[in-house]
Amino acid sequence: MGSGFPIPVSVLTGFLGAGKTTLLNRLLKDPELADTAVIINEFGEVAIDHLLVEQASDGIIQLSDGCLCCTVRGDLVDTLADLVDRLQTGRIAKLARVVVETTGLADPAPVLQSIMAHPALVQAFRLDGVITLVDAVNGEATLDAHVEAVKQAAVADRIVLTKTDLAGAAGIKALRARLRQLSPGAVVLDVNEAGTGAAALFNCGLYDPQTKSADVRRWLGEEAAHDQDHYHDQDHHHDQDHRHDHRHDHHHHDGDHDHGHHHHAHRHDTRVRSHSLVHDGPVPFSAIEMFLDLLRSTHGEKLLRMKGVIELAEDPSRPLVVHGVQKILHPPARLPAWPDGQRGTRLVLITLDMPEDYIRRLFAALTNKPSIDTPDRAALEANPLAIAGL
Ligand SMILES: Nc1nc2c(ncn2[C@@H]2O[C@H](COP(=O)(O)OP(=O)(O)OP(=O)(O)O)[C@@H](O)[C@H]2O)c(=O)[nH]1
Repeated sequence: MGSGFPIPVSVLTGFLGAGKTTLLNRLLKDPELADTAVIINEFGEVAIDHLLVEQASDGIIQLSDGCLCCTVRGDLVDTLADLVDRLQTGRIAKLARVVVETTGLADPAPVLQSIMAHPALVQAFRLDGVITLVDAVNGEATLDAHVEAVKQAAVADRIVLTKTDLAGAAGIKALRARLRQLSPGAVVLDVNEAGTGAAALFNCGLYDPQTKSADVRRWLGEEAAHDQDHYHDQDHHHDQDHRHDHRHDHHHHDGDHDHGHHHHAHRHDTRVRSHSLVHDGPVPFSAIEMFLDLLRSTHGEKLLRMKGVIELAEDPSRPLVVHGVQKILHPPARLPAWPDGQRGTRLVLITLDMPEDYIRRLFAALTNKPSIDTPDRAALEANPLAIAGL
């Protein structure tokens, strides 16, 4: 695969009517988005979104109607494979970036997975980031009613508030606070303020040559994740619930749906948590591999997003960057040096209904800090089922 690969792919998502097409139209006029292919999917009988996107060129690829995350999932893969073919045979001169606009109802994780799990595509493309639009007027109600909207926000690298011109300041403030909790690592922007151009929305990846100096803490959302679960080796024997705000009082409920009456108690986002795992000192690759394998195989569908920087025992001066969506792990990348000078293993997991105790015990065991009643790494390697919760 020649130079120019892997090509960054950004996923633009947001609930129905959130303003995806409007933003895309504006972005396509930005010179930074030259040589960008936009893949738009449609839900409904008549494909109209491509008519609304004003730039009529080869860059716009229309998928047949249907939901990208399910019925047309194969088509996304075909479309991306076709782009590579066109590039390699010279039918496209240059392809700097791909933007996939999902339908408003899509759960973005399968879309991301279809790119990241494909053996050939993963060589040609890399996930740059997820941009999620949230309507400032309807956002709260949408998050209450639709778990897809919660997932869209939880996996975001950038959240763009739209229709802030129509919403009150107090409502916007409350929505921002909620989004920050759902997605501690995401940068929240306002579409009606300056600074929502292509430069702010793209190049979210840590291993893009231009952004290698990016702040790792910000990329991991680590500071914000401190507000939630933060497991620093074993220093966390105090009561977990102390560190959570009032919403988490309800998070053990088992209802999948908002039943309307006890509105607050059944918010979908009470089920979404972010966990920050920190270990000082190098970790052997086999331990990290086992941690990620066990997490993904046992609770993959509950693991919405995972990002991390790892200090490997085998090569501590070059951080290993890991990046995953549900069961899919992007091929790990190595950075030439520690971007912020601070070594150590830092992982951030965003989960939906995942048992927190399991994560904490597994991480402690594999970083060789087993707690009482928890096996150590050797025992776990001999018997991965040794930790309850599998
Ligand atoms: N006032 C206001 N209207 C907006 C803003 N952003 C989008 N809209 C309007 O909201 C409506 C829906 O916008 P679209 O861009 O079509 O939304 P979408 O997310 O692509 O919609 P779907 O494709 O149905 O999911 C349009 O009438 C837009 O003009 C905004 O920031 N302010």
